[in-house]
Amino acid sequence: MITEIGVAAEQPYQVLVGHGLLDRVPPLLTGATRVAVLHPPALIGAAERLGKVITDAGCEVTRIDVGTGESSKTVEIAAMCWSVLGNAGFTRSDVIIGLGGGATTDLAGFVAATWLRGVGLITVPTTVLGMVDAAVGGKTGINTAEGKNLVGAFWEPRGVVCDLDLLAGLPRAEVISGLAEVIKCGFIADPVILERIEVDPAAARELGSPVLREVIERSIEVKAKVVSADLRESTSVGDKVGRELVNYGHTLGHAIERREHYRWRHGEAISIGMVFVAELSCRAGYLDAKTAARHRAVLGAVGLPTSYAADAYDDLLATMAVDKKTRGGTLRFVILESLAKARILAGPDPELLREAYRAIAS
Ligand SMILES: NC(=O)c1ccc[n+]([C@@H]2O[C@H](COP(=O)([O-])OP(=O)(O)OC[C@H]3O[C@@H](n4cnc5c(N)ncnc54)[C@H](O)[C@@H]3O)[C@@H](O)[C@H]2O)c1
Ligand SMILES: O=C(O)C(=O)C[C@@H](O)[C@H](O)[C@H](O)COP(=O)(O)O
Ligand SMILES: [Zn+2]
Repeated sequence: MITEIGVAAEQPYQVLVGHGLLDRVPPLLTGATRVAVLHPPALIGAAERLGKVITDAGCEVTRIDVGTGESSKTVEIAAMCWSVLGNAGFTRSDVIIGLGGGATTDLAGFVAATWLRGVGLITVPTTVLGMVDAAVGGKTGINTAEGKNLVGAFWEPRGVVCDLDLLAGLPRAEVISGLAEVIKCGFIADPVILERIEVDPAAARELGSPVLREVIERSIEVKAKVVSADLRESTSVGDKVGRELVNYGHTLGHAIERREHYRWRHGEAISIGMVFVAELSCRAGYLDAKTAARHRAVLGAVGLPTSYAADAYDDLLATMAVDKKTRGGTLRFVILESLAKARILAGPDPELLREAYRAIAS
């Protein structure tokens, strides 16, 4: 069974979810002569299989090994890709495919957005996190020394192909990391996700389980709806929240990733960021204590971290100042008023922030 979820932003496209979907890639290559497949070394086998499907469809394939994880989201790796594309004669009708986790699809999207000022992009996510979040929605980017995703562009894919067979071999810790973004979707928009995970957290971590497939699809629905309404993250006004909704937990989360030199998994950092912002929502008088506690419980139940070093606060606060939601000197957080009801909290009292941090400090 193939599930199709539509994204209706500037260039409508489909997210496909199912098994054995690599042959759904060639129909998305209309007009292309050359195709570059960017992938991490761990996915060489899948990249070769995809390459053959594309060659059989009549295109010339260039595989580019972009390295592993966050180390690929750098200007040096992007420049290496530009150089390969230039030498291979990539033109405006050619296509770039990101095959891998979120780090790979973020980089591939950025290379597609910048090469010749924009060429076709297809994302083929191979992690839970990539399927539910990174590969969908056209946010592309790389990191700089100053922080996470500080350089990038909005560049929509022609299609997103989530072949569940590609998850085979994904380490357990990566599945758990992806569940952080899944649980995020539960709190911000679809509480059924939380219920499914709370009933059987072990099943949610199990590759191939119906529960995991259901929460993956529900999360994609959430992301698709949010980005369809606000592709360019430009509709938040006052306390009203647009695409920034899916940034829930990321203000502190990204600061933790930077402090850990990007050696932590994204979902692990975002898990702590969500517990922090739930505590902030509560202390600011918006969220009830029970829903804040539910964050710690459900994230902990799947094996995600929920606390962080007590002495790190000042350092994290300095990094949060360059978060993309910050305006001038005013920090802005996506907070919850209740389940599936979010708002922006701008310029919270510094003491409130510190108190919320104390509640997660270990
Ligand atoms: N653009 C967005 O909207 C968006 C959304 C969420 C996250 N992100 C970004 O995504 C990144 C995190 O993505 P991620 O968690 O997928 O991490 P990742 O891309 O670093 O992949 C995690 C690890 O798993 C390996 N891997 C990937 N697929 C595999 C498979 N099928 N089998 C075995 N190993 C495999 C990778 O090589 C890597 O070592 C972060 O950079 C984050 O900022 C972007
Ligand atoms: O798609 C979005 O918008 C998100 O914020 C999704 C996040 O899960 C994702 O980690 C994103 O890369 C963060 O974006 P940033 O703008 O805070 O760098
Ligand atoms: Zn994220």
